[in-house]
Amino acid sequence: MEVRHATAPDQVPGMTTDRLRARFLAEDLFVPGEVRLVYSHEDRIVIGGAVAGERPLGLPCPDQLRSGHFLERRELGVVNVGEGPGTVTVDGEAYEVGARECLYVGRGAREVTFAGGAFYLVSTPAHTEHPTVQAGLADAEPVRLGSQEGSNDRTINKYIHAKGIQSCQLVLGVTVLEPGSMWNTMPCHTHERRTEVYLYFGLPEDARVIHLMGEPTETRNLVVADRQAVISPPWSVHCGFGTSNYAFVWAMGGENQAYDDMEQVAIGAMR
Ligand SMILES: O=C[C@H](O)[C@@H](O)CC(=O)C(=O)O
Ligand SMILES: [Zn+2]
Repeated sequence: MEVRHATAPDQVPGMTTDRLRARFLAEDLFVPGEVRLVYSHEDRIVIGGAVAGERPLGLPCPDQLRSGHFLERRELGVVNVGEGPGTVTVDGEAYEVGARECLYVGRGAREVTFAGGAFYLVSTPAHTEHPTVQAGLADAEPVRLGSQEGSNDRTINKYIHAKGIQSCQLVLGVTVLEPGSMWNTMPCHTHERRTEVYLYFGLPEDARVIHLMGEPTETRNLVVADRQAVISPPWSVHCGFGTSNYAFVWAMGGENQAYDDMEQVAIGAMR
């Protein structure tokens, strides 16, 4: 498991593109036959990818966690970012998870395995157990936002949140942009209380998302390909525009689960 330290905003000016990418972008989470994990000290979020080959893959317990099994003190959100269904087995119980669908795995589960699909993983520390719950797009209270004229006609599907699947701190959903819509999260925002990670998927191979990050008056961009993730510390904006439409998994961990308490940033206030 790769470990990344937290970043203070005053470190960003002066960073080269390579350093920015090494800190904030996870480029290679999805490698067939492997479970890849990145541990971020930003709210101790672990992100990962699991793409099984012929044989199922087990969720490992990396040494850095110093625990008996991965979910001993953690909870886990799983989203299938592949095109076909896959199976997640939790302590012997098999869940068939379709494309863009979600599985929440509560603290305490001992054995988690992945077969088929392309599973994106997000885990946060957890103080208690919540039941393992599966959800499809129909369960996700879709919120349609934006407009075609604004090139940001999109649907926000909330899976794990205060009024949805219960968790200790994890909040997670999938936003899907309509064809011809390229902008996510505009106007953008920060939320000082939570770290957020975006995993872009469903982007054609020759397309990219130009992701904006940084303090609102000191923005930088990352050029992001399909199935790459961007870690946004609490002080950073997180928004982007694609050269094609796409979908993304957004996931947060931190102080609270109040989805709507973000600080909106007007575009005129950004630099
Ligand atoms: O804090 C909330 C997150 O940034 C996302 O839910 C925003 C998003 O999906 C969008 O506007 O397209
Ligand atoms: Zn956000």
